[in-house]
Amino acid sequence: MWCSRVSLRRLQHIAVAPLNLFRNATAGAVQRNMSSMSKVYVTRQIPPVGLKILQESGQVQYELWDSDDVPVPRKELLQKVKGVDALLCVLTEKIDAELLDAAGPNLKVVSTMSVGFDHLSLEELKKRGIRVGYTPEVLTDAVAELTVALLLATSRRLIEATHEAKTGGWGTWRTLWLCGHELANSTVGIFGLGRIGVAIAERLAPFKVKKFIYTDVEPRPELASLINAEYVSMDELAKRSDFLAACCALTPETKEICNKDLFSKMKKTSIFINTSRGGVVHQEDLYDALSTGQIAGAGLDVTVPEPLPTDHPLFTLKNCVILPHIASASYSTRNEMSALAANNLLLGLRAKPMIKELKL
Ligand SMILES: O=C(O)[C@H](O)CO
Repeated sequence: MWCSRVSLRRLQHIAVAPLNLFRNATAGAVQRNMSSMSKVYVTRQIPPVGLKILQESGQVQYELWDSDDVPVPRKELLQKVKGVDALLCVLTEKIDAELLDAAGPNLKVVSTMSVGFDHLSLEELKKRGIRVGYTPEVLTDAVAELTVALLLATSRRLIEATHEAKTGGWGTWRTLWLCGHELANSTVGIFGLGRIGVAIAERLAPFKVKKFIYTDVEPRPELASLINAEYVSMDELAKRSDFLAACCALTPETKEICNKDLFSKMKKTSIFINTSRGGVVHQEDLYDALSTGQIAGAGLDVTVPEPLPTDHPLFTLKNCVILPHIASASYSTRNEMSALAANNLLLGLRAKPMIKELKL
């Protein structure tokens, strides 16, 4: 476990060790060794396994934003990145022209502990010849599992049901009370078919789903054949899906693509699920679709902004289940993401191919 108070305290100790050694070193040899090391800034407490990899590499000295509760303030980040050779970040940091300018010409590698990369200005990184590592695949199982959990919680109204049970709403057994929609005999639509979409479909298939359909910029026959999914247009996806899961990356093309136009074509009994990025949804349109009964329910693990303010209208809807961006939050997955981000960074600094590198 890496998130207990005890282990966090230990983590803080481990995390600052290299810099303290650097600052306190009196022996010339140590000074020389440390000064030949690459400088790395880590923008968040990450699971210790990643920090250990950095530490034991003997290749880098790193400084860490020593908190898990708040992201590093932008001003501090712009200061801290000055002169670094590499940056290990998470999805809360915007890596844009301003930040890259602040970092300066030493910056060779940005390694993000995420599969999503919409927080990175890829054009700016490419222009400067900076290599980018990310963490796909290691989180596929965790994200797919959470998506299924969210889908079921939404379609079978689990959150409403526990609330009713706890607060006295549970009267006699009633014939239509808290009825939801079931997966058996349903059509599941996947918007953006990649590894995660396939993994979701594989987990849903045993629930006796009748048909998987998907849309994407183009057909993906190899992936589709794994789940026997049919390629359809966006329109058809909206019209035919009983459950529609957004699994696409957030790009300029997908920004707010799940909007009034899409929701208005969906069935009144359909359930919309988003575990990709909040930005792919037009939230006001979603609110309207949910509050007017245009669609039956929505399960969101991602929103704009994050955190979603507690007085946001979506929180007032019983048919909207909102989670705080936890799709990849299993201990094993977050540890693997941390290790992969650290290894990508070290390989990048050695000018070797990273384990998972974005092609810019
Ligand atoms: O992009 C990612 O990695 C997820 O959204 C968080 O793990």
